Amino acid sequence: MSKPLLKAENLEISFHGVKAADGVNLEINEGEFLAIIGPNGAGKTTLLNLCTGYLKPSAGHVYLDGKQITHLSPRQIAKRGIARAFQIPQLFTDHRVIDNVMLSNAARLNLWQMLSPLDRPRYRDEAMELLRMFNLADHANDLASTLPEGRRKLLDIAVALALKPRLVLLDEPTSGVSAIERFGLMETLMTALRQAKVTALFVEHDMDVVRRYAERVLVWNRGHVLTQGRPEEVFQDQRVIETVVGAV
Ligand SMILES: Nc1ncnc2c1ncn2[C@@H]1O[C@H](COP(=O)(O)OP(=O)(O)OP(=O)(O)O)[C@@H](O)[C@H]1O
Repeated sequence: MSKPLLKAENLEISFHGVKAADGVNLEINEGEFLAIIGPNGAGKTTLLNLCTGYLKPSAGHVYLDGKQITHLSPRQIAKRGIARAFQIPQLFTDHRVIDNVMLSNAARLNLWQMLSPLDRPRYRDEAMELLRMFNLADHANDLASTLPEGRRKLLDIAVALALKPRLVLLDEPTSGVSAIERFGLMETLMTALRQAKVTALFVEHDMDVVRRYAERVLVWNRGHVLTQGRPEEVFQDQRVIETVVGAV
Protein backbone atom coordinates (compact mmCIF):
# COMPACT_ATOMS: atom_id res chain seq x y z
CA MET A 1 0.00 0.00 0.00
CA SER A 2 1.22 3.52 -0.74
CA LYS A 3 2.55 5.73 2.04
CA PRO A 4 0.16 8.49 3.20
CA LEU A 5 1.13 12.01 2.22
CA LEU A 6 0.36 13.28 5.72
CA LYS A 7 0.11 11.27 8.88
CA ALA A 8 -0.75 12.45 12.40
CA GLU A 9 0.03 10.08 15.23
CA ASN A 10 -1.41 10.41 18.74
CA LEU A 11 -1.37 14.23 18.73
CA GLU A 12 -2.20 15.89 22.01
CA ILE A 13 -2.52 19.51 23.10
CA SER A 14 -4.53 21.21 25.84
CA PHE A 15 -5.51 24.79 26.53
CA HIS A 16 -6.35 25.63 30.14
CA GLY A 17 -7.22 21.99 30.81
CA VAL A 18 -9.34 21.62 27.65
CA LYS A 19 -8.02 18.92 25.32
CA ALA A 20 -8.15 20.46 21.83
CA ALA A 21 -6.28 17.44 20.44
CA ASP A 22 -6.81 14.26 22.43
CA GLY A 23 -4.95 11.46 20.72
CA VAL A 24 -5.49 12.47 17.09
CA ASN A 25 -4.64 9.85 14.48
CA LEU A 26 -5.24 10.42 10.79
CA GLU A 27 -3.83 9.82 7.34
CA ILE A 28 -4.26 11.81 4.16
CA ASN A 29 -3.49 10.11 0.87
CA GLU A 30 -2.02 11.80 -2.16
CA GLY A 31 -4.71 13.34 -4.41
CA GLU A 32 -7.52 13.18 -1.84
CA PHE A 33 -10.05 15.93 -1.19
CA LEU A 34 -10.88 15.46 2.45
CA ALA A 35 -13.31 17.37 4.70
CA ILE A 36 -13.22 17.85 8.45
CA ILE A 37 -16.53 18.54 10.14
CA GLY A 38 -17.41 18.92 13.80
CA PRO A 39 -19.10 21.22 16.30
CA ASN A 40 -17.60 24.56 17.34
CA GLY A 41 -14.59 24.12 19.59
CA ALA A 42 -14.06 20.47 18.55
CA GLY A 43 -10.42 21.14 17.63
CA LYS A 44 -10.54 21.38 13.83
CA THR A 45 -8.49 24.59 13.52
CA THR A 46 -6.13 23.28 16.19
CA LEU A 47 -5.38 20.31 13.93
CA LEU A 48 -4.49 22.68 11.07
CA ASN A 49 -2.26 24.65 13.45
CA LEU A 50 -0.51 21.46 14.59
CA CYS A 51 0.08 20.31 11.00
CA THR A 52 1.51 23.67 9.92
CA GLY A 53 3.77 24.26 12.94
CA TYR A 54 1.81 27.18 14.45
CA LEU A 55 1.21 24.98 17.49
CA LYS A 56 3.47 22.26 18.88
CA PRO A 57 1.82 19.15 20.35
CA SER A 58 2.57 18.11 23.92
CA ALA A 59 2.69 14.53 22.58
CA GLY A 60 2.55 12.82 19.20
CA HIS A 61 4.01 13.47 15.78
CA VAL A 62 3.16 14.73 12.30
CA TYR A 63 4.78 13.15 9.24
CA LEU A 64 4.85 14.49 5.70
CA ASP A 65 5.74 11.81 3.18
CA GLY A 66 7.07 9.63 5.97
CA LYS A 67 9.38 12.33 7.39
CA GLN A 68 8.71 13.84 10.75
CA ILE A 69 7.87 17.57 10.62
CA THR A 70 6.49 18.00 14.15
CA HIS A 71 9.14 20.36 15.44
CA LEU A 72 9.80 22.35 12.29
CA SER A 73 8.82 26.04 12.09
CA PRO A 74 5.79 27.12 10.02
CA ARG A 75 8.15 28.48 7.36
CA GLN A 76 10.12 25.22 7.17
CA ILE A 77 6.88 23.24 6.93
CA ALA A 78 5.63 25.52 4.14
CA LYS A 79 8.88 24.87 2.30
CA ARG A 80 8.38 21.11 2.67
CA GLY A 81 5.04 21.47 0.88
CA ILE A 82 2.12 22.26 3.20
CA ALA A 83 0.31 25.52 2.44
CA ARG A 84 -2.67 27.01 4.16
CA ALA A 85 -5.60 29.34 3.50
CA PHE A 86 -7.38 30.94 6.44
CA GLN A 87 -11.02 31.45 7.33
CA ILE A 88 -10.38 35.18 6.98
CA PRO A 89 -8.24 35.68 3.85
CA GLN A 90 -4.73 36.94 4.65
CA LEU A 91 -4.15 39.22 1.67
CA PHE A 92 -2.32 42.45 0.97
CA THR A 93 -5.61 44.25 0.37
CA ASP A 94 -4.03 47.51 -0.79
CA HIS A 95 -2.10 45.65 -3.49
CA ARG A 96 -3.39 44.43 -6.83
CA VAL A 97 -4.72 40.91 -7.17
CA ILE A 98 -1.76 39.86 -9.35
CA ASP A 99 0.75 41.36 -6.88
CA ASN A 100 -0.62 39.14 -4.13
CA VAL A 101 0.12 36.03 -6.18
CA MET A 102 3.49 37.34 -7.37
CA LEU A 103 4.55 38.10 -3.79
CA SER A 104 3.74 34.51 -2.91
CA ASN A 105 5.85 33.33 -5.87
CA ALA A 106 8.64 35.54 -4.59
CA ALA A 107 8.32 34.11 -1.08
CA ARG A 108 8.63 30.61 -2.49
CA LEU A 109 11.80 31.64 -4.28
CA ASN A 110 13.23 33.48 -1.26
CA LEU A 111 12.98 36.88 -2.88
CA TRP A 112 11.17 38.55 0.02
CA GLN A 113 13.10 41.78 0.05
CA MET A 114 13.72 42.16 -3.66
CA LEU A 115 10.84 43.88 -5.36
CA SER A 116 12.41 44.32 -8.76
CA PRO A 117 12.25 40.63 -9.70
CA LEU A 118 8.49 40.85 -9.28
CA ASP A 119 8.36 42.59 -12.63
CA ARG A 120 10.05 39.75 -14.39
CA PRO A 121 7.74 38.21 -16.99
CA ARG A 122 8.22 34.73 -15.55
CA TYR A 123 6.57 35.60 -12.24
CA ARG A 124 3.85 37.54 -14.01
CA ASP A 125 3.13 34.61 -16.35
CA GLU A 126 3.05 32.12 -13.48
CA ALA A 127 0.71 34.39 -11.51
CA MET A 128 -1.60 34.93 -14.49
CA GLU A 129 -1.82 31.19 -15.05
CA LEU A 130 -2.95 30.70 -11.46
CA LEU A 131 -5.42 33.57 -11.72
CA ARG A 132 -6.89 31.98 -14.84
CA MET A 133 -7.30 28.67 -13.00
CA PHE A 134 -9.27 30.51 -10.31
CA ASN A 135 -11.34 32.59 -12.78
CA LEU A 136 -9.66 35.73 -11.47
CA ALA A 137 -7.68 36.79 -14.55
CA ASP A 138 -10.13 39.60 -15.37
CA HIS A 139 -9.45 41.06 -11.92
CA ALA A 140 -5.64 40.88 -12.10
CA ASN A 141 -5.19 44.64 -11.91
CA ASP A 142 -7.93 45.33 -9.37
CA LEU A 143 -7.02 46.05 -5.77
CA ALA A 144 -7.57 42.94 -3.65
CA SER A 145 -9.75 45.05 -1.32
CA THR A 146 -12.31 45.54 -4.11
CA LEU A 147 -13.00 41.84 -4.63
CA PRO A 148 -16.25 40.39 -3.28
CA GLU A 149 -15.79 37.87 -0.44
CA GLY A 150 -16.06 34.73 -2.61
CA ARG A 151 -13.38 35.94 -5.02
CA ARG A 152 -11.23 37.08 -2.10
CA LYS A 153 -11.39 33.54 -0.71
CA LEU A 154 -10.35 32.13 -4.09
CA LEU A 155 -7.47 34.61 -4.31
CA ASP A 156 -6.28 33.56 -0.86
CA ILE A 157 -6.22 29.93 -2.04
CA ALA A 158 -4.45 30.95 -5.28
CA VAL A 159 -1.82 32.67 -3.12
CA ALA A 160 -1.40 29.43 -1.15
CA LEU A 161 -1.03 27.43 -4.40
CA ALA A 162 1.62 29.88 -5.65
CA LEU A 163 3.84 28.25 -3.01
CA LYS A 164 3.50 25.07 -5.10
CA PRO A 165 2.46 22.90 -2.15
CA ARG A 166 1.76 19.18 -2.19
CA LEU A 167 -0.96 19.61 0.43
CA VAL A 168 -3.18 22.61 1.07
CA LEU A 169 -5.18 23.06 4.27
CA LEU A 170 -8.30 25.19 3.86
CA ASP A 171 -10.09 26.61 6.89
CA GLU A 172 -13.75 27.08 5.94
CA PRO A 173 -13.36 28.02 2.27
CA THR A 174 -17.07 28.89 1.93
CA SER A 175 -17.60 30.85 5.17
CA GLY A 176 -18.78 34.41 4.59
CA VAL A 177 -19.94 33.46 1.09
CA SER A 178 -23.66 33.50 0.28
CA ALA A 179 -25.40 30.13 -0.05
CA ILE A 180 -26.06 30.83 -3.76
CA GLU A 181 -22.37 31.45 -4.48
CA ARG A 182 -20.96 28.52 -2.49
CA PHE A 183 -21.27 25.80 -5.09
CA GLY A 184 -19.81 28.06 -7.79
CA LEU A 185 -16.83 28.79 -5.54
CA MET A 186 -16.37 25.10 -4.82
CA GLU A 187 -16.54 24.16 -8.53
CA THR A 188 -13.80 26.68 -9.31
CA LEU A 189 -11.74 25.49 -6.36
CA MET A 190 -12.06 21.80 -7.26
CA THR A 191 -11.11 22.42 -10.88
CA ALA A 192 -8.07 24.46 -9.81
CA LEU A 193 -6.92 21.84 -7.28
CA ARG A 194 -7.21 19.07 -9.86
CA GLN A 195 -5.31 21.09 -12.42
CA ALA A 196 -2.58 21.88 -9.90
CA LYS A 197 -2.58 18.21 -8.70
CA VAL A 198 -2.72 19.31 -5.07
CA THR A 199 -4.08 17.23 -2.20
CA ALA A 200 -6.49 19.19 0.01
CA LEU A 201 -8.01 19.05 3.46
CA PHE A 202 -10.82 21.48 4.22
CA VAL A 203 -12.67 22.38 7.39
CA GLU A 204 -16.31 23.04 6.56
CA HIS A 205 -19.55 23.83 8.35
CA ASP A 206 -21.82 23.64 5.28
CA MET A 207 -22.94 20.02 5.12
CA ASP A 208 -24.33 20.39 1.58
CA VAL A 209 -20.86 21.42 0.42
CA VAL A 210 -19.30 18.45 2.25
CA ARG A 211 -21.84 16.00 0.82
CA ARG A 212 -21.26 17.18 -2.70
CA TYR A 213 -17.48 17.71 -2.78
CA ALA A 214 -15.66 15.70 -0.12
CA GLU A 215 -14.29 12.30 -1.11
CA ARG A 216 -13.82 11.36 2.53
CA VAL A 217 -15.02 13.01 5.73
CA LEU A 218 -13.29 13.10 9.11
CA VAL A 219 -15.76 13.77 11.88
CA TRP A 220 -14.26 15.65 14.77
CA ASN A 221 -15.51 15.78 18.33
CA ARG A 222 -13.79 16.85 21.56
CA GLY A 223 -10.30 16.83 20.12
CA HIS A 224 -10.33 13.56 18.25
CA VAL A 225 -11.72 11.73 15.22
CA LEU A 226 -15.17 10.40 16.12
CA THR A 227 -15.50 8.52 12.85
CA GLN A 228 -14.55 8.82 9.19
CA GLY A 229 -15.70 7.58 5.82
CA ARG A 230 -17.40 8.53 2.59
CA PRO A 231 -20.00 11.32 3.00
CA GLU A 232 -22.95 8.98 2.32
CA GLU A 233 -21.70 6.68 5.11
CA VAL A 234 -20.91 9.22 7.83
CA PHE A 235 -24.11 11.22 7.37
CA GLN A 236 -26.11 8.11 8.19
CA ASP A 237 -24.22 7.47 11.42
CA GLN A 238 -26.47 8.31 14.37
CA ARG A 239 -23.52 9.63 16.44
CA VAL A 240 -22.69 12.06 13.65
CA ILE A 241 -26.30 13.18 13.34
CA GLU A 242 -26.47 13.79 17.09
CA THR A 243 -23.10 15.42 17.75
CA VAL A 244 -22.31 17.20 14.52
CA VAL A 245 -25.02 17.63 11.94
CA GLY A 246 -27.55 18.75 14.53
CA ALA A 247 -25.00 21.04 16.20
CA VAL A 248 -23.59 23.07 13.28
N1 LIG B 1 -4.30 29.33 20.86
C1 LIG B 1 -5.24 28.95 21.73
N2 LIG B 1 -5.22 29.36 23.01
C2 LIG B 1 -6.16 28.96 23.90
N3 LIG B 1 -7.17 28.13 23.58
C3 LIG B 1 -7.26 27.69 22.33
C4 LIG B 1 -6.30 28.07 21.33
N4 LIG B 1 -6.63 27.46 20.15
C5 LIG B 1 -7.74 26.73 20.41
N5 LIG B 1 -8.11 26.87 21.70
C6 LIG B 1 -9.24 26.18 22.35
O1 LIG B 1 -9.20 24.83 21.89
C7 LIG B 1 -10.51 24.34 21.62
C8 LIG B 1 -10.61 23.93 20.16
O2 LIG B 1 -10.60 25.11 19.35
P1 LIG B 1 -10.57 25.08 17.76
O3 LIG B 1 -10.54 26.50 17.30
O4 LIG B 1 -9.50 24.17 17.28
O5 LIG B 1 -11.99 24.44 17.44
P2 LIG B 1 -12.76 24.36 16.04
O6 LIG B 1 -13.29 22.98 15.95
O7 LIG B 1 -11.90 24.85 14.94
O8 LIG B 1 -13.96 25.38 16.30
P3 LIG B 1 -14.77 26.30 15.25
O9 LIG B 1 -15.59 25.39 14.41
O10 LIG B 1 -15.61 27.15 16.14
O11 LIG B 1 -13.78 27.10 14.47
C9 LIG B 1 -11.47 25.47 22.01
O12 LIG B 1 -11.87 25.22 23.35
C10 LIG B 1 -10.61 26.72 21.92
O13 LIG B 1 -11.07 27.73 22.78
